[in-house]
Amino acid sequence: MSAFIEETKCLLPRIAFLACGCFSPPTPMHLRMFEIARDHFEMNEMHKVVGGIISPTHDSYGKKGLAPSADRLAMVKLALQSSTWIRLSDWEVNHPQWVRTRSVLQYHQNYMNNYVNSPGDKEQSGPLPGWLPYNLRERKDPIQLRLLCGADLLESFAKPGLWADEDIEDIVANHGLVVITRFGSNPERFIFESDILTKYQRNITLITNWVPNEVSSSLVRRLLNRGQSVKYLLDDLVLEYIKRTGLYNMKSKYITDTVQPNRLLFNRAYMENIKNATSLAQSPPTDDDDEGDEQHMDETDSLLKRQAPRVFCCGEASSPVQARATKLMLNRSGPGQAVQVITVESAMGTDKIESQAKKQKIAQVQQL
Ligand SMILES: Nc1ncnc2c1ncn2[C@@H]1O[C@H](COP(=O)(O)OP(=O)(O)OP(=O)(O)O)[C@@H](O)[C@H]1O
Ligand SMILES: NC(=O)c1ccc[n+]([C@@H]2O[C@H](COP(=O)(O)O)[C@@H](O)[C@H]2O)c1
Repeated sequence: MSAFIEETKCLLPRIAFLACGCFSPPTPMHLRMFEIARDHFEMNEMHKVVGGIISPTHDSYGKKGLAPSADRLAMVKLALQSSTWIRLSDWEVNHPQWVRTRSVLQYHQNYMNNYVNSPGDKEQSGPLPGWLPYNLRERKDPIQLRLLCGADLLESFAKPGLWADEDIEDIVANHGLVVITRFGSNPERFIFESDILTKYQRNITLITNWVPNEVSSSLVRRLLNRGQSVKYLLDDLVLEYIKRTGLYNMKSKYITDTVQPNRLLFNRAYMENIKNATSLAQSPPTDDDDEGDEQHMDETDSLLKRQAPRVFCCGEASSPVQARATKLMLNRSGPGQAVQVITVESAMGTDKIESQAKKQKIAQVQQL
């Protein structure tokens, strides 16, 4: 019986999903969309899902909050480390300019068609792209590439001047749409109100997300920018990447404007110094303090683990001017008696750090 089910599955038409978007940064919901869609098609035994592709948009799309594509690619790669079937395509970002979604779908569809129909590896020139799903050649039937999106993207079809009607028609007629519900959207009504979408309704699959999560990239950016925690809203690796690079103007109680995160060595001795400086300004601890400390420890601990040889070493000067301005301070802080280098800029900035810490403290208290 199970052999029969397996055989039937093998006969189901094959589909793959492509999600376009900014992914600035990628959130767990971007990846959940793929899982929800795959379950829908496979559990209803309608299709065999062969792969998922994430295609971040080009830098020149220019949307507010769009991090450089190199960072977005790196973050998506990190987020995808736990997935066995969703892959990243860098074709769109490496294009000379912004590409319309219709062309993105066409490119990936054509590539898969040619690949499946070519007789063997020798026909392929150069290495295969990383986004190409595995084992496509085990069958010869075509793969339908569908656009996977949240209901808000579907509703953006109505924004004047954003999508050309012929593009929308091409996408729904020749590829098909898989739409995941999202709070605040009414995709059924939206389809009803659009003649094109109603015409091709059979090519649109609406899937209710029964476990909605309204996390979005813009929300995450806002929290980061305010110095608030986004832990558990992002993959830990993605969060660590953002902390290291200082993307999205990330603020932290312990990382001030005078010392940019990407210039820091995450050195325990350094952190101790900053902590001492801020503790000068501290009033009796509040619950909020605990949260701040936890955040701080997350950051240093994980980085310290991964940068073990750097734990008890000196800080680095990022420019000759800074090098001249460095001041050595001996700081006994455990095994190896770390030598902490503090730039004059940051040493002189202690008052500033103190007053910033005070201001933050006041702001926190006012928020209570
Ligand atoms: N929470 C969510 N639920 C359902 N779909 C989502 C969710 N978050 C993002 N998506 C979908 O993921 C795709 C890529 O989204 P994109 O990165 O452009 O949007 P976003 O996370 O909503 O970002 P922003 O907040 O910057 O607009 C889109 O199809 C979007 O609808
Ligand atoms: N005409 C088009 O093909 C068109 C228009 C707007 C957005 N998009 C794409 O939709 C995705 C999501 O964009 P937003 O985050 O602006 O909703 C991006 O990948 C973008 O390139 C395509």
